[in-house]
Amino acid sequence: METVILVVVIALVAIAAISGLVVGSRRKKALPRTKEEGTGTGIDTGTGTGGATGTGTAPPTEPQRGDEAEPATTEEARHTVEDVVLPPVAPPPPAPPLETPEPTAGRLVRLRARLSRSQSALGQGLLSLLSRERLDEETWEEIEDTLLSADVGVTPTQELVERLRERVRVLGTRTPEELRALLREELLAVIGPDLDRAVHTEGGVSVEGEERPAVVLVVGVNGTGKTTTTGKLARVLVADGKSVVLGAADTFRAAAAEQLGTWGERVGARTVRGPEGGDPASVAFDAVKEGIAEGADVVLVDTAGRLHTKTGLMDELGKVKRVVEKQGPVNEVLLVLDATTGQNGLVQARVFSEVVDITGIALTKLDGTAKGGIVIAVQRELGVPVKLVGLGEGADDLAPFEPEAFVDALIG
Ligand SMILES: Nc1nc2c(ncn2[C@@H]2O[C@H](COP(=O)(O)OP(=O)(O)OP(=O)(O)O)[C@@H](O)[C@H]2O)c(=O)[nH]1
Repeated sequence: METVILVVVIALVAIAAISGLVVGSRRKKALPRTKEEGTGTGIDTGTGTGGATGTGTAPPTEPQRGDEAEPATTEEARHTVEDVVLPPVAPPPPAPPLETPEPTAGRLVRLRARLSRSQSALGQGLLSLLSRERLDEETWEEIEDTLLSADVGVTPTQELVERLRERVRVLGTRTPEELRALLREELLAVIGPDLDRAVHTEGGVSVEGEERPAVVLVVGVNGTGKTTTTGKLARVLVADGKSVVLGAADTFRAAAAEQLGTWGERVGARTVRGPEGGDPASVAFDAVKEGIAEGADVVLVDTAGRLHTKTGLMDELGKVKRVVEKQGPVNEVLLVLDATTGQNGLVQARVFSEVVDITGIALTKLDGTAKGGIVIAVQRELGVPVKLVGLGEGADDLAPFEPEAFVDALIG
């Protein structure tokens, strides 16, 4: 009997334990289910806020400690690829309209007012000194100082003063008109009215016998205005009816390629670029190749602006030229110099001329200096002519250098 009672007790305890476990687990499962009922999909209506009662109208309850987290996504909420409607792809922005650069003839005359700082310091200063009643030794010294401080350079200054002294002596009495004419003639003579100032843009035939464009290398120190001048020169050439390809061989400064690309786009010239830090010689080579393929008239290659003290980098400039020459000669090597840097510009000119044969000078920022005499000094230093002058930051502020217009602007 005792055994029977014991078995019954054990059976009752076991039933009680099992039913307790089942109720507990049901309670736990009930929480998420209640929330799910309240939220529905949570997407379709946007009104079901997840009330605990499941009516969809009760305010949301704060989750309590111990609550189980809701599953992140219910089956119903999941979207399929077919469900997702993609917004229409925006069309690319229209290419900016091509610009028509100003004609190049007479640009220097148009821009002569920009030389006003040089004018008062050099031309007007000399005229007023020469107009003095007595031209004594002291006055001649002042004339010499005026020329030197306008960066004309020592030797050209001495020559100029010598010539002026001689002619004033022969002339005897001088009227202001005579003096002006005399000064104009002598300044012109020292600038060299007969030098070949054309930027050479006549193509030829490549080593494979194909028509090839003229190649112009643009070299110079950082910040002189090299990239800007390359872009402006593209406009000069386009204005003169030439087709142009640009080579962004300044691979050291990513922004330089961007900058050049923008200049090119404005006049419809393609820009060949390379990877940042890539080999400048290979970009230059590709640009010439592209120029040949396109049948372009001119390829302008903008090179990296290197500090001339870094021998290795300067050697690289020599390499750019040699690599380009595999496809034919380089027609022009333009050295860009900043007119405001004076003697420093002359030092740069000397170093660059040792690495590549400079054939022309582009003198920038003449609008920002009282030292117009740098035109004379730099020509003497290199024995090559100034071919272009920069007279402002505007797109068409690069002018072919015309000695007569320049001297007229100087002496007013
Ligand atoms: N006032 C004036 N500013 C100029 C002239 N030419 C260029 N500049 C300005 O000079 C600055 C430097 O020009 P960049 O073309 O970037 O110089 P860069 O030599 O290519 O320099 P890197 O690309 O660093 O080698 C720019 O702000 C130009 O607008 C000019 O004739 N007159």
